[in-house]
Amino acid sequence: MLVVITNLLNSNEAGLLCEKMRHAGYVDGRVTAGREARPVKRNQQVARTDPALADMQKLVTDRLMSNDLFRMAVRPKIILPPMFSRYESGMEYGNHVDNSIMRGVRTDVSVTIFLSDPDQYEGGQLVMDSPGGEREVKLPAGYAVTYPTTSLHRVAPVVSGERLAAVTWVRSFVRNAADRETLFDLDTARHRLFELLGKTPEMDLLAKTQSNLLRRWVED
Ligand SMILES: O=C(O)CCC(=O)C(=O)O
Ligand SMILES: [Fe+2]
Repeated sequence: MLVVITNLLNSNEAGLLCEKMRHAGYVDGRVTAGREARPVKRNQQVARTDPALADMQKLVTDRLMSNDLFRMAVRPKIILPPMFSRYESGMEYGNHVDNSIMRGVRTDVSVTIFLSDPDQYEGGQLVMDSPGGEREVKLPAGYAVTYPTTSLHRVAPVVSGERLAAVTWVRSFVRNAADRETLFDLDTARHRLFELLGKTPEMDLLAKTQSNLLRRWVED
């Protein structure tokens, strides 16, 4: 399941992060890539030593943690410190899977937060591999997309302009993507039904079922 979160950051916040990235120091993205991803990774990342990095990471993590849709879709237990990446013209990140363990944390869900406006660059789509074919994602500044870390994906070459994005990984309370999707669907249906019907005995049964499924699948 791929979930788009509209306006995770407002335009001021996305603009502020872009501004900070314009003045940041960078390292070659290959330093954080796994062995097989390294040869296909051609981007740059804000250096860990950059004095602005901690505040940038905090803003993104705070907005994720307080976003209801993100919490419902991802069930986050740990959000890893976001990385801020820059793709200039000609840069790309070929097909890869993200590392399954990062900093000792199992990664269940990957997140891209788009920081540049789409009209600032050509190309640079996030392309997800799926049995039904490829799916391209390119979103307005401040929007995010979440997808299972189990999937193959790539960033298409940037043809012109500059693509700025934040990326991070999440350890979820629910390891299995299909189980997360079931809980998300139930949650969504319950919220809509509650608006229509209010609290009824049937709604109570649905709430009980959801809560017990979560208890069955959760890893705390
Ligand atoms: O920038 C993106 O949209 C995703 C980048 C990516 O796949 C990664 O950093 O592992
Ligand atoms: Fe990736």
